Formats: sequence, C-alpha cells, structure tokens
Amino acid sequence: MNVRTTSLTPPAGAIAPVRHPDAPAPGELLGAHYDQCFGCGEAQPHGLHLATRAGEGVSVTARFTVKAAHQGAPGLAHGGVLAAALDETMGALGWLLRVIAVTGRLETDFVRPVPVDTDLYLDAHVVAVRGRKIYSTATGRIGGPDGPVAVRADALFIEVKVDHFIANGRPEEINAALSDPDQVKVARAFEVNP
Ligand SMILES: CCCCCCCCCC(=O)SCCNC(=O)CCNC(=O)[C@H](O)C(C)(C)COP(=O)(O)OP(=O)(O)OC[C@H]1O[C@@H](n2cnc3c(N)ncnc32)[C@H](O)[C@@H]1OP(=O)(O)O
Repeated sequence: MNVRTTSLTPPAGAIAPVRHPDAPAPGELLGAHYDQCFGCGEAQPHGLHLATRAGEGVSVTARFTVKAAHQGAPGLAHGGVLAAALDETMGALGWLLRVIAVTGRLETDFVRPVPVDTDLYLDAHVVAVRGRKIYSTATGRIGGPDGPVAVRADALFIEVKVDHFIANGRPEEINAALSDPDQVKVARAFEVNP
C-alpha cells in the first residue's frame, strides 16, 4: 500500500536548502512568475498583486494590501485570501532555489483578524529539502514587518518541470504563455538548475 505522510515536519535525511549561485540578490524585487497569477500577476485585475523581494539565504519578504474585494466577514480579510498570500509567498522561494515547485500541502493558522486596508507583511523561508520535496514556512504580520503575527503557515512544495503546466493547463493559456518571450524567459530561469 502506498502510504503518503501528511506531516510537514521534514523527515530524516532532509537537508538544509542551498541558495542558487544565480539567485536574485537580497533586497531585489522578484517579478511575477506569470502576469495572470492570482497571487503576483500585475495584469490580473482580481489578484493580490503581491510584491515579493529576495531575502538572505533561501528566504523572501512580501507585502500585500487587503482590499475590499478580499473580504470574508464585513471589513475583514477572507481566510482563503490570506492563505493564498502565504502560499504565493512560499511559492516565490523557487526563485532562490531556481526550481519550479507547486504546493502539495498547506497548513494555516489564523491568529488575528485582518481588517480591510491593512498591509500584511509576509516573510517565508525554506526549512529543509528532501529530493523533490521542499518544506517551507511563512508568517504574515500587521502594523509593520515586526508587528504582531496575524497568520502563519507551513507547507510542502513538490518540484515539477515546465511539462507539468504544459500537460495540465488549459491549452488557451498554455499556448499564449509559450508564445510570450517574457514568459519563456521566466520558465528558463527556473529550469537552469545544475
Ligand atoms: C513557474 C513558477 C510556478 C510557481 C507557482 C507558485 C504558485 C503558488 C503555489 C501554488 O498555489 S501551486 C497550485 C496548487 N498546487 C497544485 O496544483 C498541485 C497539484 N498536485 C499535483 O500536481 C501533484 O499531486 C504533485 C505534482 C504535487 C505531485 O505529483 P507527482 O506525481 O509529481 O509526485 P508524487 O505523487 O510521486 O509525489 C512525490 C513525493 O511528494 C509527496 N507528495 C506529493 N503530493 C503530496 C501531498 N499533497 N502531501 C504530502 N506529500 C505529497 C509524495 O508522497 C512523494 O514523496 P516520497 O518521494 O517521499 O515518496
């Protein structure tokens, strides 16, 4: 029987993450991996427009302003939107490892309500890597980068190749992305990983 562990604690044999030599410098603004992405895409009108920067080691920081369109309860951010912001922030860690990885598992703690118009200050880092499995953690604070924690999450990302998207994405968007030189450049940047 194939038993899949759901634990987000790195298993024995997991190793410390290694920052890729060509990773963006600390402080550098990371562009969107896809301009229509709900998390980071600048051309996505319904998106979070997360602005993410490379940090030291294998870490990133990001900022996201909660808009009226992100409400769950009156005047408060929807939990799923906050989880998406944490997910996207951890997804951006791929820029530092130079791998493409998708979320396999995400566990979120909602610690404080987050009102509309709040800036959420996010940070994330890779805890450990084992084969294709990348164990990451992220925190979202309010009131400033050192403010109280409002949300946090642990996640397991699984490394994939560009073929994962080509095989599974709707052809309309896949064909548009493959004919966009900027998008192809992003995919190549992720895939050059000695
Ligand atoms: C261009 C840059 C793109 C960056 C995107 C960032 C965006 C933000 C992040 C996202 O939201 S990604 C979108 C949400 N995620 C998905 O759509 C993923 C959907 N799931 C899948 O496509 C597949 O299940 C997956 C690619 C994750 C794994 O399938 P595979 O056939 O490649 O792997 P496999 O099932 O053989 O599992 C490989 C290992 O990972 C483990 N694993 C896979 N999925 C898991 C899971 N869900 N929970 C726990 N463990 C999991 C699995 O047990 C195994 O462990 P071991 O090597 O120790 O045996």
